[in-house]
Amino acid sequence: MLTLADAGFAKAPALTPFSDCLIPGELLAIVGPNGAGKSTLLSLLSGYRRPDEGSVCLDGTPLHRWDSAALARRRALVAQTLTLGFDWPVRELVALGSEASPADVDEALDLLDLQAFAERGALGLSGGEAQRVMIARALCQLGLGHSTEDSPGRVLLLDEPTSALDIGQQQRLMRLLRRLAQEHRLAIACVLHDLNLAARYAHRVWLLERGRRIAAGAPHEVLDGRTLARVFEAELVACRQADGSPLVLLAP
Ligand SMILES: Nc1ncnc2c1ncn2[C@@H]1O[C@H](COP(=O)(O)OP(=O)(O)OP(=O)(O)O)[C@@H](O)[C@H]1O
Repeated sequence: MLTLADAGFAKAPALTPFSDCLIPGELLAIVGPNGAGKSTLLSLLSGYRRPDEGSVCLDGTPLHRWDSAALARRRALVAQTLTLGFDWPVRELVALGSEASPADVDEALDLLDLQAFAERGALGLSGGEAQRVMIARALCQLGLGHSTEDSPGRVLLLDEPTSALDIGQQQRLMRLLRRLAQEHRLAIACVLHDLNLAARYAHRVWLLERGRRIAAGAPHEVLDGRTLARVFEAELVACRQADGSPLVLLAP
């Protein structure tokens, strides 16, 4: 379990300390306006930045005390900026830096609908294809193919993973993340700009504003039309879908 205890940053980019945890089996959406601190929060949750207040612990051990190879098997980050680097074949790029077998790579390629691109050079991919490659790589890093009921919980952090995806791919990815969370006891935290994706697929939502987490809870509790209109400085039409989940639309 990944736990924040009064964790935050006093120095820029600042994040007001708070306490909570990422729960195995849960898909958490992190939402908020541009500059609210969502990527900053992911840098805290991933251990790429060490909090200057409080602590962030995985199974009770602060992230900075973990051996980096051991930590890489337990948590993976898909960053907002795609770092494909050289023109690696997709298959090699997906396996890069992990102990994945060819079967593991095939499974990750299947999950992300990438088999047709397996032998292609990564630099020729479209934006959406490249985004899916980076997600497949993170799944290989976590070795999901080898997880058993006794495997320790793993953490997957994604920064705007749907930003380059068409709506069909968005739906497949969000359904996949929910399924992987439940089947592998994976704790997933996902920064999303699309509030309706958060409403539809997340178990829980954190709302950030100006470096502070201002709300946390189930989508119908957090994605309240009035709050969102104020925080995003947008005119919205907020309603409910048949299943009770919020639907947020822009006013004309
Ligand atoms: N190294 C830095 N020094 C000072 N301020 C920074 C630094 N890095 C980021 N910031 C600022 O901190 C704030 C939070 O940045 P962050 O990238 O976390 O926002 P975000 O919520 O992910 O935004 P977006 O939705 O635009 O991706 C922004 O105002 C950003 O300009």
